[in-house]
Amino acid sequence: MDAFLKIRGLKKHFGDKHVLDGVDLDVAAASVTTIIGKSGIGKSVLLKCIANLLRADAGTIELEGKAIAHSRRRANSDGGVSFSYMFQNNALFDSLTAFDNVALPLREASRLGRAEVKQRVDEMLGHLELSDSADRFPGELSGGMKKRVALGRALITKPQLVLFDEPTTGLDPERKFSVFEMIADYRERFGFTALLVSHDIPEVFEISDRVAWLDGGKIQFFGQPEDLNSDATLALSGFLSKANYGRKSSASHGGAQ
Ligand SMILES: Nc1ncnc2c1ncn2[C@@H]1O[C@H](COP(=O)(O)OP(=O)(O)OP(=O)(O)O)[C@@H](O)[C@H]1O
Repeated sequence: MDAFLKIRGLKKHFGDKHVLDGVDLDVAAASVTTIIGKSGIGKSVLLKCIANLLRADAGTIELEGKAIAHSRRRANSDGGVSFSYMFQNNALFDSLTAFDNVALPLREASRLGRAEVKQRVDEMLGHLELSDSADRFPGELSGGMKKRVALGRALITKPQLVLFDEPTTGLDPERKFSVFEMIADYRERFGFTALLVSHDIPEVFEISDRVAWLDGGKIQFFGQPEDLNSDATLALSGFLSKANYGRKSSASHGGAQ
C-alpha cells in the first residue's frame, strides 16, 4: 500500500549550505513518526517544506498520492489532505486570548456556528487543563501553558496530518508526559497521522511507531524505536549515546538507560 506521506529526493539549501540533500521518507496513515537528529541538522526545515512554508529546491512531497501543493491547511476543505503545523515557538497571537487562539482555525474554516465553536474550544481547553485560563492572553501564560494552547490550536480542526515541531521543549517532565499522552490519545480518537520533531529521547519513543534519523541531509535510519539499538550504525549510536539513550558498553538489551 502507498504511504500516506511520501517524500522523494527532497533538497533544500541556504547559500552554500545543503541542509536537505535527498531526503526520502514514507509515513504510514495514522502512524506517529518522529524525526530525530542533531541541533541545526535540518529537522524544522524538513517540516516546513512539508507544510509548504518553505519551497524545496528539488524532490517531491505527496500526501495520499497528490503533490503537497494540492493539500489544504484546514479541515473540511473540498479536496486534498487537511493538515496543521505546531510551531516550535508556538506562534500564538499576542492580542488574542487563549480561547481565541484555539478558536481561530475553526473560525477560519467557518462552517461552524458560534455555539459549536464555543463548545469545541471549551472541550479542548478542558482536555488541556486550560479552562481557567481561557480569557488570558499569551503574555499572561506560563511557557507550558502557551505550548498547550498551541497544541489545542493544532488539533482543534481535527486535521488528517499534524506536524509537531518540538511540542514538549521547555516543559517540565509531568507536562511533557501529558502532551505526549494527549498526542497519542488524539491520534487514537481521530486517527490523524503525526510527524514530530523532538529532542525528548527516549520519552518520545513511547508514542512513536517509527523513528527517522536525519543526518548529513538524508534520513540515515528509519525503523521502529526498538530497532534503534540493534540496527544503529556507529554514527547513530554516537548520537543516541549523547542523547543518553541506547546500549552502553556491554548492556545486552536496548532501551532507555
Ligand atoms: N530561512 C532560513 N534561511 C537561512 N538558513 C536557514 C533558514 N532556515 C533554516 N536555516 C538553516 O538551516 C539549518 C537547519 O535548521 P533547522 O532549524 O531545520 O535545524 P533543526 O534540526 O530543526 O535544529 P534544532 O533541533 O536546533 O531546532 C540551520 O543551519 C539553519 O541556520
